Amino acid sequence: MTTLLRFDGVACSRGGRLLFEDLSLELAPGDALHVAGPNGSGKSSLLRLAAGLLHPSRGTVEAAEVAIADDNLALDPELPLRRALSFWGGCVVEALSALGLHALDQVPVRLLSAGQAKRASLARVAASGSPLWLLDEPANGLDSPSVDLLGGLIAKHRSGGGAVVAASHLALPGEWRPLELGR
Ligand SMILES: Nc1ncnc2c1ncn2[C@@H]1O[C@H](COP(=O)(O)OP(=O)(O)OP(=O)(O)O)[C@@H](O)[C@H]1O
Repeated sequence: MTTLLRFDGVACSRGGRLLFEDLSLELAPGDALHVAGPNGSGKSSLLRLAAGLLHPSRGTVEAAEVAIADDNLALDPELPLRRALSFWGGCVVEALSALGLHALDQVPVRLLSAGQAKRASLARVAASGSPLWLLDEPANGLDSPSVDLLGGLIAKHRSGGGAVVAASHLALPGEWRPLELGR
């Protein structure tokens, strides 16, 4: 069995403050980890460690190819949505459809509503083909049908051998292994 993410004895410090330490975890294909905890406990930092955007102050992180959806939309605001997503490549049309965005594919990214922009960032991740998805507050701003779309998308990714780490204060659709930071 391939491991898609492994933290071994990881400590994370930011701005001189220790957020967490001795964190070990492993995600295999099909796994999903829901990271919860108070504001500032290090949920987004954990995602950045997994993405290789941040280095642990102790321990080791090993990860498969990742795609991350966080505060940074990473789509050109001036381009129509489909073209903006195409910059990153992958199965753009399928991802637009999976997130109910096909009717908006010619709308400039800057005109999307908050919930539509959240779905666009999820479409970028879905199109990527990366086995490990890192999702920061993926359900924030989504209406109930969009949460259902998110649940279906994640279930399909997991059944296809992918894994997901999501940081969220909200309940997430489907079955997740919980990890509580800040305790
Ligand atoms: N670039 C940075 N430099 C220094 N400290 C930072 C930086 N980014 C974040 N921090 C600090 O790291 C701590 C953890 O931040 P992080 O965003 O990981 O928390 P979080 O659990 O995701 O919070 P929230 O629930 O508010 O989203 C916070 O105290 C924050 O101020």
